[in-house]
Amino acid sequence: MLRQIEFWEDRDRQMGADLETSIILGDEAEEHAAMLSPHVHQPYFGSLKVRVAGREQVLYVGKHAFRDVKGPHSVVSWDSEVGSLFYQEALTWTPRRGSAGTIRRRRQLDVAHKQLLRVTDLYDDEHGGDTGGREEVLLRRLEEGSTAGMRDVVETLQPEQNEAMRFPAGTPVIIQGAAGSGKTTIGFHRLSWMTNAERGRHQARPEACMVLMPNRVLASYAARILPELDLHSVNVTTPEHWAVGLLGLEKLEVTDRTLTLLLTDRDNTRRALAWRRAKLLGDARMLDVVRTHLWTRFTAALRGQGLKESVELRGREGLTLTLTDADLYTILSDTFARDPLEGYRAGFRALLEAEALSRLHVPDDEEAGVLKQLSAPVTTLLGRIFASTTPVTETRRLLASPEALAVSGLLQEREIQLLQADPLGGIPTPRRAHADVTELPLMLAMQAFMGGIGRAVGRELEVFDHVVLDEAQDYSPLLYALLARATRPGHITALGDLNQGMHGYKGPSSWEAVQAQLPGAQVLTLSRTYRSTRQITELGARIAATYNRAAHVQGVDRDGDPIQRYVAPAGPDGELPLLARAVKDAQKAGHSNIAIVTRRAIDADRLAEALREHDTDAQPITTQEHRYTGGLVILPVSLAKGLEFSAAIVASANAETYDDSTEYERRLLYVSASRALHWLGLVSVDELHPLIQ
Ligand SMILES: Nc1ncnc2c1ncn2[C@@H]1O[C@H](COP(=O)(O)OP(=O)(O)OP(=O)(O)O)[C@@H](O)[C@H]1O
Repeated sequence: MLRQIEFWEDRDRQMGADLETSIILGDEAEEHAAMLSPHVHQPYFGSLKVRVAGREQVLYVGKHAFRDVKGPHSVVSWDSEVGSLFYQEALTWTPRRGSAGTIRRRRQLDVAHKQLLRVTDLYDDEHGGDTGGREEVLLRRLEEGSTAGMRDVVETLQPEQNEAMRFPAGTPVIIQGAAGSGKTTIGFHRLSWMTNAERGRHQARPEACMVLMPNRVLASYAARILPELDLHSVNVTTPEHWAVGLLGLEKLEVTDRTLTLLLTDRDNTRRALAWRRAKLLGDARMLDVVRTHLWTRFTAALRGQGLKESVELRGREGLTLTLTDADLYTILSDTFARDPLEGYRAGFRALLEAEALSRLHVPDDEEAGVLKQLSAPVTTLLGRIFASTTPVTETRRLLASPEALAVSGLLQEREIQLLQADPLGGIPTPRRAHADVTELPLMLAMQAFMGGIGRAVGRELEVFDHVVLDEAQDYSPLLYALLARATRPGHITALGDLNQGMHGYKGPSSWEAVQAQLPGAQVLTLSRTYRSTRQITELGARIAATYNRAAHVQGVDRDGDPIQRYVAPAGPDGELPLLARAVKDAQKAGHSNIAIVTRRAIDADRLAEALREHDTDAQPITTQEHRYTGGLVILPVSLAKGLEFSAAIVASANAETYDDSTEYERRLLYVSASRALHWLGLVSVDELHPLIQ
């Protein structure tokens, strides 16, 4: 590898026929060298002894493919077809070309700093087949401490994860798995696999991919995995951020007033109403409700409009373009039938221009000139038909009008009434311009038809090559329909756990509802969990069993420290001394990435300040702008979801803070108690929550 890198870096040896070619060749070679360099210290992590056509050979598997043109050495990459043999259980394969092969031995090679440190056989047909080595290697890896970002699992990918990751490209997949089963991790690996040239016409370009995550703290934590997987320039963001960006309203504040109501209002009728209304707003039928509404509006605006313009063309006199409102109606119908990605306004313009050129028999070389002459009057006409409104205003207008909601015939009378209801009236709204998260998909639908939806490339819109959705149980069917529109067919990977849904009012009721929006989508299940020790996993299962019958999942049986409980009668400093002691204990146990998890952001801010008096400096992460960079932090459970730490301490782990009679609160307690890999502390004055005593 070093020899190859030296060769690439030597500009004198990258000579082309002329100076320009030489510079291009030199730059390309330098890029290859830069890609390979990080892998010199650990060129491979596994080997396969295979038998093909009576001949035995050893293949090395690494994170980056390498072929030594001058020698016998080569490394196949983990995400290639051949690389897959390392992770599977199967022992034979039949390639597309060539003869069938058999695996004789799978071997894990721990290499660091160019040194071979350990050899573990995973399978060896000369010594009885399966050795149990895969589990051994996995346990060693899981015992490592957490880091400040999500890590790749290329070396220890498990067979069922490998299968989900490599599910045939071009098929949408929904990966269902319990907390800690590696869904998010596998989603990123699938994205990386998708960018491999072996995927052929399904290959994805990283810069044309997007990952949506529930909040920005988690997005930046997860994005740290990108360079490890050679995924540069993938856009990792949140659905809200993506949506307001598309609407062109970056300053718009996104609220979730349904959640506030569900948590604070004791009136069950109102709660049920808010829930049902939110569900209906995210119903996939709303896509056609919006579409027919716009059809009605545009056709009404078009009545009586027309275009009459004289046009100058070389060698032709007195030319006039005349389009009546009947012509415009036909063009609008064609636009709706074509349903263009860039939206109806741009689509209408394109069809109108094509019609004008064809009616006037404009020669190719004069097309640009004619379109320029027509540009201003066409823009004025478009303004009259389309521009009197914005997606946000138009959405609110639609929701406020029973007549408009009835036009499509898709909604029943009681559903139209439900949309007119205002169960959230009592929940305060911010002073700034705002939109509720439950209305956002509808606004996006309006945007999709009016101005288009997709990936902005300069002033054009393109579809995404591939989109990954984390916490996919929190996306409404309508949002799925819109994402499918914005992405190449078959190129959505959704990762979620219906049992972990915190926001059922905005999510799908079942994966079937999602499959209905993603034609051909397959649901794959990850059955094992990897994150935590047996002690922590068992505690989590006890909480989850109170709201979820499927809570019993199979964890990797990894023994760890007993759970630490810190309880004392209320003193003048409340739980502060207990928290400080828990932090010291976690540090004494050898952990440095430690989180104190609170119920609310305001508790985290208050405790961070007060803990300084107790010689404990925990960095607060209380807004989406904060970033986790390792060390001791204090954060609310809403921002802790998806993150993990070597040690975690649950503050105020009692029934006063996490109301035992509310399922949502028990779900939050579960999230708090399941953030630690190795060490968990539970803190409360007086008494711990009954579920974790
Ligand atoms: N094959 C594996 N080898 C080593 N570690 C793994 C493997 N699979 C998952 N893990 C580890 O398990 C932990 C959980 O993974 P991840 O966060 O992707 O799970 P998840 O299913 O998305 O969890 P959640 O639903 O809680 O967000 C991570 O620390 C990850 O590195």
